[in-house]
Amino acid sequence: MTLITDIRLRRILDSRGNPTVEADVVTESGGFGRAAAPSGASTGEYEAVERPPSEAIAAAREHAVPRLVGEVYAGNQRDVDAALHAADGTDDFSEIGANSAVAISMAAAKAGADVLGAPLFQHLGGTFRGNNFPIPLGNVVGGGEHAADATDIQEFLAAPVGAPSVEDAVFANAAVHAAVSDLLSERGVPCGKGDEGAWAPSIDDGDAFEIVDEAVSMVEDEVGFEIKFGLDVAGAELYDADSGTYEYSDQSRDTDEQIAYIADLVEEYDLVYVEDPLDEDDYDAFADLTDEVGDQTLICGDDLFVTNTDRLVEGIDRDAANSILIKPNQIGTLSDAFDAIELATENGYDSVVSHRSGETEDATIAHLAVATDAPYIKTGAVGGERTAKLNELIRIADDAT
Ligand SMILES: C=C(OP(=O)(O)O)C(=O)O
Ligand SMILES: [Mg+2]
Repeated sequence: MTLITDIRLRRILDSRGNPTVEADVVTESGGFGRAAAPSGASTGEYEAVERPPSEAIAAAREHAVPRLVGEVYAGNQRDVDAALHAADGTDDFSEIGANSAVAISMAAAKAGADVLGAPLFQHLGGTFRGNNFPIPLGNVVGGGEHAADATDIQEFLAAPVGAPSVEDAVFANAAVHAAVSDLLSERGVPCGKGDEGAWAPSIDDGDAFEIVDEAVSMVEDEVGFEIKFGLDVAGAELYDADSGTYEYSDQSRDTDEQIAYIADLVEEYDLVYVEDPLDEDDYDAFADLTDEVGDQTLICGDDLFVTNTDRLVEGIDRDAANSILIKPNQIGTLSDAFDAIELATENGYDSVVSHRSGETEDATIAHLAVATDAPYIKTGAVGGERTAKLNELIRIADDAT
């Protein structure tokens, strides 16, 4: 019944106005799934390869579609994803493109769920998944590769850790985003938004810490539950391999200074989450920082792990972190993303399911986070391509998908 009978691929727009790949998967009994690939700007060096969409589509039509249509059942996600790997034939999806692969993988999952008449999270997670919902990490101030002339640290993320429900958490993050805007206006700082909808003011990181800290406290008082905040430092983007230093607008820090700086920030602002505080090749420095503050906060590997189990195994062996960012397009299929989450969970690592800076209305990651009982999801605070996921989380919690 879930035999795949048709796959259509097309170029659509992403949130940056760039083309990306959308896939439709149709099954024998009329099941239908549609999904689109997101796209990063501060991409990790070891991510699966995103090809220009026209090339990725042509290659997938030639190599992947014939191996799937009439051959594979959409309900058998492992078979779908194995066929994508076989069609590609490389280690990094450089033949059909991770963008084609992930769009087809996610669309097939949706078609499989459609045939069953089940919501996607239930198809992926099964009926015996836990009852938890992920806490959304909401990007409220940002810079780095996501906005010109803004903060050095890429993302300041509100974390409503005490929210009694997904809905309360989502609205709290939007309220922090609004409070940041008020505080910036009070200071006479004009500003637009970065790629993920976070405010992108031309202020230094010290001012951003003050403003986010105050905004979080204001909203905490209003809503009556605990809200903390965290960071995506995107350390690899700051790191200069030639000099071995992290280059901030106002100063350079060597690796030991960077570790001390981040550890101080964790203390001073009681940060609950720190993503990519160090360069993507520096497992040792990650391990030193995790040793220092890993009992107080999540040290999360994004560019470090790129959702790749080989890199995660190395991180686990070296105690490099205590959590992993999960971006399905970094690795190319849902099965690979599931493997990374499973390995993380087995080893006491938390998984944080994440959007990309270039996004579409696709809400698959909301279902993935719920299906796998991920404790956190990072998917922005405002903006249509971000609220697509946040609102889907609210619907999932309301049993309305
Ligand atoms: C979401 C992120 O940005 P991008 O998609 O640009 O890698 C990130 O670095 O976590
Ligand atoms: Mg990141």
